[in-house]
Amino acid sequence: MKRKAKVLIVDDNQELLIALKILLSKHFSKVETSPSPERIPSLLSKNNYDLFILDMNYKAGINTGNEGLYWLNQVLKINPEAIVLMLTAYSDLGLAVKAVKAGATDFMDKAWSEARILSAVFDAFEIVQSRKGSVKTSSQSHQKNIADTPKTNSARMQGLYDMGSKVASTQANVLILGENGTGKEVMAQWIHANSNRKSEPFVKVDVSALTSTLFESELFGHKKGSFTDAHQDRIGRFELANGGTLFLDEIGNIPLDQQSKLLSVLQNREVFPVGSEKPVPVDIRLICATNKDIHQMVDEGTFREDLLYRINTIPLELPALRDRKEDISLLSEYFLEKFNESYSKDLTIDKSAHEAMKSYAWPGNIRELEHTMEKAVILCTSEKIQTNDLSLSGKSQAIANGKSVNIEDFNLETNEKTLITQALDKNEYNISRTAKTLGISRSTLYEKMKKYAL
Ligand SMILES: Nc1ncnc2c1ncn2[C@@H]1O[C@H](COP(=O)(O)OP(=O)(O)OP(=O)(O)O)[C@@H](O)[C@H]1O
Repeated sequence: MKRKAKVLIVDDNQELLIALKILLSKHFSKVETSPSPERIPSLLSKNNYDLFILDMNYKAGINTGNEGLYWLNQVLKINPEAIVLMLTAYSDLGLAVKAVKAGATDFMDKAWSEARILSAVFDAFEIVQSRKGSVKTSSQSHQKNIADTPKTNSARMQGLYDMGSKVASTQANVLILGENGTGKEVMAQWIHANSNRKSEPFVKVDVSALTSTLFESELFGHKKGSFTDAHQDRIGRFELANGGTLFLDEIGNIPLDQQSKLLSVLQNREVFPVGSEKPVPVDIRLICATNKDIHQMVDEGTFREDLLYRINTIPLELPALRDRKEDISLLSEYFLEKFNESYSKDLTIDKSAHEAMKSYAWPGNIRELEHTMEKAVILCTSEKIQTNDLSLSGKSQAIANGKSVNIEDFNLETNEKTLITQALDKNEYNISRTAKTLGISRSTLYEKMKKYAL
């Protein structure tokens, strides 16, 4: 189902404009484009847009980004609450940060893959929804009823759902642990949907994606004029989640100085927007998630014990998919139904394909299973999905502990490209997380992505 939102894309590159329109029209009810920013004021006077995507540079040969910042400012002048995503090029990272400080919600690199662009736009759409008071995230939208307990054949999962439903009605902070793609966010949404805060916003923040300069402004908000580019007041995510649930994803990835800032807010239940001395009280239910061994991090001194103590009232540890094999067929049938509907097909899964899925290690967990099923539904030419359609053999066959991969080709460059592609996939094209997974810096990752045209 398409998300109900009106999107305006402004870019002088016609090809990009068309490509973005085609991509976003599949997911949003109304997508309009304009090749010239000069039309922005008149378009805004006639339409209520939910989301804006603005280019940083308009005149050929001029790449200062000033036009982009100028037009961002114009949009925010007309609608200070506008959700604006800026389109940048590889070299424009500094400029992108400037735009976010000036009030843009986020930025997207023109070289990004479709999946990554969509992920950024969906995140921005969540903010639109939360401001409207009803957050429906991308993952919620394809669940029939998020408040229903998901079906499971796994006793371990059933135990977690039982625990989750007891916790939902309380104010207790919850920490969800588990590998990437095990369903931590889905669990957080489910707890919210079963709580008495369900009609208030559910706001998700990927804290690992915030640079140290953006951390406070993004979470606590800022006052106009508090730093050079703060042209407007900005509401932080804590305030946005007021009355509802704040979901802090990747909590294990934030540096110690940010951990201290977070701890102080959680202790005092109030935030100070950057540039303001007036505290803003916040009433939130906090759910945090991480794929890290957070207890080991405490032992190693990289995660504050007092912060863990505060966020960890109820810990829920989600098993890897390979440790809940009972659910592999159930979930694959669920995804089959979903993608049969999306692609107007009526496929079934062959018994041997079910068996192959049960013996595969699923290093990317439920997310990998979901992508595998989508690909199979698209590519399958017969009535039944066979093992071959799943292309499991071509993937790195992680063994049971999920740590070792089979390598047949020892060419360094080929493998580097494959590893980066897989890491990007696993981290849903989140640059900070992918760089951390690979053990390299963000800039090195950008260089390598450029080199391999990823
Ligand atoms: N019980 C479930 N039923 C159907 N789909 C699910 C279920 N759990 C997870 N998924 C799907 O699997 C994908 C990954 O789930 P989710 O984003 O919640 O995982 P995660 O652990 O938060 O991942 P990450 O650590 O990478 O952020 C999503 O597309 C989600 O919709």
